[in-house]
Amino acid sequence: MPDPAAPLPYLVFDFDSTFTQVEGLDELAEIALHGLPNQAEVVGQIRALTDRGMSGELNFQDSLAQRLAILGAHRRHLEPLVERLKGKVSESIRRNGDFFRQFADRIYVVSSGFREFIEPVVAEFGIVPSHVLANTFTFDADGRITGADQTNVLSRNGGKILQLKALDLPGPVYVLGDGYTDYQIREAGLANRFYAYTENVSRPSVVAQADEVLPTFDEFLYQLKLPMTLSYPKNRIKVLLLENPDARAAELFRAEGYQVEEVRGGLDEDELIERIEGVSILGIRSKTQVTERVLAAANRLISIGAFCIGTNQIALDEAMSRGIAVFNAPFSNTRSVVELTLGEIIVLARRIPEKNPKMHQGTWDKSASGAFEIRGKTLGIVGYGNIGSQLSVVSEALGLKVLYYDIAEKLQLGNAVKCKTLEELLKQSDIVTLHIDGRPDNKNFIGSKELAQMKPGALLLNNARGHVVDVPALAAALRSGHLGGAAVDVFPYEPKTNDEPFETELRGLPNVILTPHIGGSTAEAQRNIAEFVPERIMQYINTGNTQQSVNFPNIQLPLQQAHRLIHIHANVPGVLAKINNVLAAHHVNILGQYLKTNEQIGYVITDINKEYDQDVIQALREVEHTIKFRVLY
Ligand SMILES: NC(=O)c1ccc[n+]([C@@H]2O[C@H](COP(=O)([O-])OP(=O)(O)OC[C@H]3O[C@@H](n4cnc5c(N)ncnc54)[C@H](O)[C@@H]3O)[C@@H](O)[C@H]2O)c1
Ligand SMILES: O=C(O)[C@H](O)COP(=O)(O)O
Repeated sequence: MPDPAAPLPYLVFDFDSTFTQVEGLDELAEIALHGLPNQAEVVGQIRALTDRGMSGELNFQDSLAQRLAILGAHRRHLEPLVERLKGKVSESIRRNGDFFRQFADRIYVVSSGFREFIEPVVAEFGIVPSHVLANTFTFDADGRITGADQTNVLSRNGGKILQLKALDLPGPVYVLGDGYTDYQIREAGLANRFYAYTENVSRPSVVAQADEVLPTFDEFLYQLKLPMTLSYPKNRIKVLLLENPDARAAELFRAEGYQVEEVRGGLDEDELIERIEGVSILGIRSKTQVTERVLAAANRLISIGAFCIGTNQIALDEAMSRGIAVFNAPFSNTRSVVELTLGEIIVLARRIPEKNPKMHQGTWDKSASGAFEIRGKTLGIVGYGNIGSQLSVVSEALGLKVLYYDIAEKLQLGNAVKCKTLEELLKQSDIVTLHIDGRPDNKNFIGSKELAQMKPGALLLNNARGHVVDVPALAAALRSGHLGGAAVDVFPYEPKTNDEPFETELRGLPNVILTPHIGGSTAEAQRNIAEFVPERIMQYINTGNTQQSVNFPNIQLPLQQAHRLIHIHANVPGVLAKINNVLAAHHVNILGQYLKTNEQIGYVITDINKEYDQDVIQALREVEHTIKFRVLY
């Protein structure tokens, strides 16, 4: 990284809740009152007084005096306080410790907190005592803290203003802090800019006055093009989560420092086009259609997370050619679908869908007519992928004979018997269950011809995708009595939210189970998915790892002490050579490189030495056929 061309403005940092995540006096009270019955009460009072002082609600001098009066602390509590505060330096400040050490002569800590605990904490960041301007405690003869030295300007109202006047810095001054007193420095004309620092606390009255809001210190460095530890501030990454994935997903993205917006239901194409601008990560489930139009409007999209198995709702090729990596959760809800399917098979075999509502209406209809055991019956599984094959194993344990049909060659599990054609399977099975994927070719995969090939009285289950069954044809087969029953979880059109009514020709038919696409809707599955998908996406963003992406060449390169170039390009001959020519022309040393292509794109990860001329980055962006390029460190 080059040094900034112009000298850095003087940076005036607040300490409590800015440099550190916490307020020093709150922590001191916790330590001093440890084990005493009134600890929680007094700490609570101190916190409330701090907050009122910081937001400008109570004047500073009163807030400080009232806090010190109830503090009950002693000199011996200061050492453990310092140790505690060293562990609570704001994450992004700790991360950019090198910046502080490099520019320590331009940095001042001006705080209404106390020198006794500030000095040793900031010393680790190269900030010398003369650049720490803070209050000092007064003690009695036994070492008890009695108050603040009243001769120090910082103990008074407007203390920071007086202090800045006295400092009389010979150049532009930028103030970074979370409190109203920090803003007042700029209000008094003693600073050129005020940055509200919200990494630890965000006070609306302070944010409202700010020239800029800093969710992290990375953002400040990024805006000023200063050397930073991360290649891009994480707070700039916007996540849009639709269709209510488990709360853990938002929690993980927020913990990473991303901005997360959530919409409970799905959005239609036009609504999504309106919301997608500026979004870096889009999270959806099975309903949201991510079409070519949506992708064309997605100006910052890096990755899409399907918080489910199916990805047929996403224009995968278009996403790929725009350099957008798609991830899903290929087996997080597999078991849930298997369990639902098994339950439905037994329930249909006993004609429970007819008997249950009758009982609720007060009708006792005890009969064995049309009810059968599933033991010894033949189950035909169509689609022997993750769900189909797991269902095969569990079904055999219940005594079912299993046939399966798949267009791909699949490992035959247990005693399952492979059918060469769908017709072969349909003709022999007492129960047919569909577990094929939702590719467009599978539209109306089961229509009147296939239904007619099924045994009279057989059962059909569709827990795969709505469009794979011709629903009017299924309704006709049930009405005519040719089929003995059906269970359907997925529909060609599904309501966008729980408030929208649901329509299907299957409503009201005998021995039919209708469920609102809940095959994967279990607590376990949703939690698994909400951990799996964010993990994949964050790995991709942080390291370029595309393992398990459904539309990108899969690459994983071990991390090393290097800067990492991530280059996505159209798969035409010669792009790798051009990239390497640029690197050679700029004398950049390559530490590792891996390229993988598919029919449309090439994905190359190159690790290079950390020292290089910035022009090389622009030159790489300009390599012909580049789709997306980013640098990671
Ligand atoms: N109801 C739900 O809530 C729910 C939950 C999870 C998954 N699903 C759906 O279940 C289906 C299966 O999921 P999976 O994880 O087992 O997928 P998978 O990709 O592991 O398996 C699908 C299998 O179907 C086969 N296949 C595709 N088209 C075929 C065809 N025309 N004829 C024969 N075989 C064909 C594939 O070769 C593959 O082996 C998917 O459609 C998925 O979207 C639904
Ligand atoms: O593809 C899937 O995993 C299922 O269809 C479940 O989808 P959902 O998350 O929208 O319920």
